[in-house]
Amino acid sequence: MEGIIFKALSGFYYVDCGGRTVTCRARGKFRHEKIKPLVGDRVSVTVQADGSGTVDTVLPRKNEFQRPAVANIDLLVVVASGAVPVTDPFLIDRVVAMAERRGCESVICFNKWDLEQPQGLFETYQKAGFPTLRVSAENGEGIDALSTLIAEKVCAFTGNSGVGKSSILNALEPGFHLQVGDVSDKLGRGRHTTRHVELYRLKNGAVVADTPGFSSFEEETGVGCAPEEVQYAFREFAPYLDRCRFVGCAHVKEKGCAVLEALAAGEIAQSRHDSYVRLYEQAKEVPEWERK
Ligand SMILES: Nc1nc2c(ncn2[C@@H]2O[C@H](COP(=O)(O)OP(=O)(O)OP(=O)(O)O)[C@@H](O)[C@H]2O)c(=O)[nH]1
Ligand SMILES: [Zn+2]
Repeated sequence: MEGIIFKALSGFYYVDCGGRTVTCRARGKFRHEKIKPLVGDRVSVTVQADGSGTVDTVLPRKNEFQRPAVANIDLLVVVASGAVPVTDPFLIDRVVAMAERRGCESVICFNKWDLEQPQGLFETYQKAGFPTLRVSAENGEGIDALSTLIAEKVCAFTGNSGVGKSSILNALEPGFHLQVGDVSDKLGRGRHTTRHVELYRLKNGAVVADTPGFSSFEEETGVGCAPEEVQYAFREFAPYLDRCRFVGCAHVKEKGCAVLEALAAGEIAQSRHDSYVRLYEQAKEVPEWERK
């Protein structure tokens, strides 16, 4: 049977096989081969007569995140807000860059649209080529559109604390937060103090990760790649990258740089380029052996 690991706890893997949960141990060979099955992994399992199972193989991963440890995310739902707590665009750009490097699509949701309308930033992400939504968990604006975007996908929600992630999940599926709260209470730990990740299936077929690590993404630094790779994490730079005068152009202050020309022409947003420069400088500080 094939399924997805929804939860991993104390050596047990809870595998969702089309709606039925099988509690599994992993085969010893994983330890020998230094493979650690992750939440989100697609696996094949054997079910014994007593209903317990073993994870036999981990199918190839589409992508993999470290903090939190989760695999095969189809869509990163980046929640931002123009109202308190106002989201720093750099945080959006950093987490989106991490997703881009891993082949994971991002959708940007400007929540609390009922309170503040950061129209300029909205247009920045729309123009850069991301699905971008105006959302209010309060009055329901954009919730149906988000529901359609995430249906049948494995999604992770991220955004600074208080931006409204739980509220949006609740608006998507009333009762969701209660469910999450229950689980954390059983563990005796606060929802955001634990590193454990769990997947939940919503009624529209979306599978969402309640990801404490992503919600505190301000702790992280850089995107974990070589400086010259950061440019590829900014999708709207792509048309200009081979038009710079010099090979190996850093697009920071070089003469004849096509990216800087696009910036001056308003084709690339200032805040996006600022984030690029900051991530590029950060990447230079990371020693090669620490890159992922
Ligand atoms: N007016 C308004 N308030 C909102 C909206 N979304 C969330 N809020 C309020 O913002 C506060 C924080 O919302 P949460 O859903 O707890 O935010 P969160 O991102 O899950 O926060 P953490 O759990 O700390 O990561 C709550 O008081 C919500 O009622 C919205 O669209 N409009
Ligand atoms: Zn350049």
